[in-house]
Amino acid sequence: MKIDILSIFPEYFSPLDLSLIGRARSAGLLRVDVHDLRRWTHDVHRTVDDTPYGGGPGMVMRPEPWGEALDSLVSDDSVLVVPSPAGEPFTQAVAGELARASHMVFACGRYEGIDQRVIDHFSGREISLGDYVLFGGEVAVLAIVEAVARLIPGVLGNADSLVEESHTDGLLEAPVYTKPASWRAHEVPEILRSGDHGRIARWRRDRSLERTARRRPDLLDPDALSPRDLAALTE
Ligand SMILES: Nc1nc2cc(Br)ccc2s1
Repeated sequence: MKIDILSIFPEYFSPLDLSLIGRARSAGLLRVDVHDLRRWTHDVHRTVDDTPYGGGPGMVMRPEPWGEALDSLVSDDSVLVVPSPAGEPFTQAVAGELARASHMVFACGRYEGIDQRVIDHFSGREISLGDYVLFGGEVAVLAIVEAVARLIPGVLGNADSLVEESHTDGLLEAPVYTKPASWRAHEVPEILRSGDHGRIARWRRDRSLERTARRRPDLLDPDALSPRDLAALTE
C-alpha cells in the first residue's frame, strides 16, 4: 500500500518511522511519503489560510494549494481521507475497508478546516476519531494509519493477534494476564492456567461479553449472539 500525507506540519509524522510501521516500510509492505502543503504555495509568505466567508472566528485553509497538491497526488485508484470532527465514525470495520485500498491520501486540516470545495472536488472521505476537536488532522492520521497498517498482511508478525482483539468480532477483548501468577496478592484467574483450551476460550468469550455489556452496550447485537452468549449475559 502507498500512503501520501499532506500537512503543514510534516514533522508530526516522524513516529511512522518507528516500530512495526518502520519495519513494514523497510520490508516494502508499506510506502509512506509526507508532503509539506506549503510546497504548493507561490507567495513569499507561503500562505495556506484566509478569513472565512460568512464571517466567524478563525481562518479556513485556502483551496488553491490543496487543489495543486492533490492534483499531483490523487489518481482514480486513490482514497482521499480527510480527518474531521464532522466526519463518519472511524471503526475497525472502516480500518479494514481502507486496508484494502492500494493508495491512500490523507489531507490534514488545520485552523477551522479545509475549504469544503476541495473535499467535494476530490470526493474526500471525512472521517472522525471521536466527538472531540483537535488542533488539526495530524494526530487523527497517525491513529488511522496505525489501525490500517496493522491489518495489511505481513505487517503484524503474528496475524493471530488480529483474531481476538477488541472490535474484530464486534466485542471488546477479554482481559489479558502474564507471569507472575501472583502479583501484589492479585492472582491470575485459575482457568487460564488450567491448560483446558476449550474452557479458556469460553471463559474469554464470557469476559468479553460482560465487558462489552458493561462498557459498550451499543456494540451488542443480540441477534448476532448465540443462546450460550445470551445466557452468559444474564448470569
Ligand atoms: N477530531 C478532530 N479534530 C480536528 C480538527 C481539525 Br482543525 C482537523 C481535523 C480534525 S479531526
